[in-house]
Amino acid sequence: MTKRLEITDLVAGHKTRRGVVQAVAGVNLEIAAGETLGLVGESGCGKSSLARAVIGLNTPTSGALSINGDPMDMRRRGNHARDIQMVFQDPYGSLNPRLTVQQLVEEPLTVHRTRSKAERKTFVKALLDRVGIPEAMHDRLPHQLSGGQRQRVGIARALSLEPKILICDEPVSALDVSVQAQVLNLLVELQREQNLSYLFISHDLEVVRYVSHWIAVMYLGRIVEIGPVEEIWSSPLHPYTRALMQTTGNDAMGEGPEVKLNSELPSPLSPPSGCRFRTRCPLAIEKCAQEVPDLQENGKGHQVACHRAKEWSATVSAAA
Ligand SMILES: Nc1ncnc2c1ncn2[C@@H]1O[C@H](COP(=O)(O)OP(=O)(O)OP(=O)(O)O)[C@@H](O)[C@H]1O
Repeated sequence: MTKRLEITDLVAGHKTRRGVVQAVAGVNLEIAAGETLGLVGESGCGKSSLARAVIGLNTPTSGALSINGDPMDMRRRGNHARDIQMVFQDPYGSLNPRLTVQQLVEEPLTVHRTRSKAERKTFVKALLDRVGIPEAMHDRLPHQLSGGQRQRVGIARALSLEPKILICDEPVSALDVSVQAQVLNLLVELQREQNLSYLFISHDLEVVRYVSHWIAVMYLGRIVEIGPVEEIWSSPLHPYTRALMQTTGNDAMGEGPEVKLNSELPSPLSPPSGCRFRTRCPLAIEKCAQEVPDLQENGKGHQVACHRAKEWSATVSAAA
């Protein structure tokens, strides 16, 4: 079946004085229509760099993107520029402080010359109403709104061009815990109503589990494990995924190696040879330094890139 979004061999970096940081080192991902792929990993593992390359804020070094099977021009973006939009972590920093709520949501429509002026006003009103911003607030400036309201405006702005895909980069982590669930529920409802696909980035595994159909685990620019959400939750196979889950107190995962993250993430300027996780992995063997492990299918769409995963995968799956 054709996927809504396909990311193929994506490489993206940042030029620094010390060299090029290869933050995304050959990533393949796909997302179906109406589904969410949750992307997790420690700070600095490349999640935002991947998001920015997909949305076009950074030009990737190489790789391909396609939407509904139609390849996208990575530089000019062409017909698909409107199809992918982004919801940012900090709605205050990402909203122009001098524009009113109405203007903020209308601006992308004006730039893209979409609809007549009267139609734009009606459309924006309905959209703001849908995301829970009452009409009395449409003339307010961002600083006159609460964090949750600002994020609702950010979501309305992202949806104003009727995209097919939303990239949500830590969309609730700047919000109070009490408001987080409301914004997450809004995103889930909007997805159902509009058959949207989400790439949902968060360091919070519980949040990712709540909204996602699939989870991908990223480590130092590479995807090390991917699968259906409950499959990953109950049978995480990569030692890095197990380490992340141990920190959240996931007691659903099956028996398997205990891995603790005691050391720092290595610099992406000089990543370890072979498996990039090997310098922090208590299970590493010689092969891990010599050969890059490919993602291997483990059944039910669950894939893992670890030379040793097969040794304990039966135990983990049986116990789960
Ligand atoms: N603009 C930049 N210039 C130079 N290096 C950068 C830039 N942005 C990110 N990096 C580096 O790229 C690597 C990946 O960072 P990135 O922000 O993509 O990770 P992340 O997983 O999203 O982390 P976080 O959750 O902290 O944002 C890190 O080593 C980071 O220092």
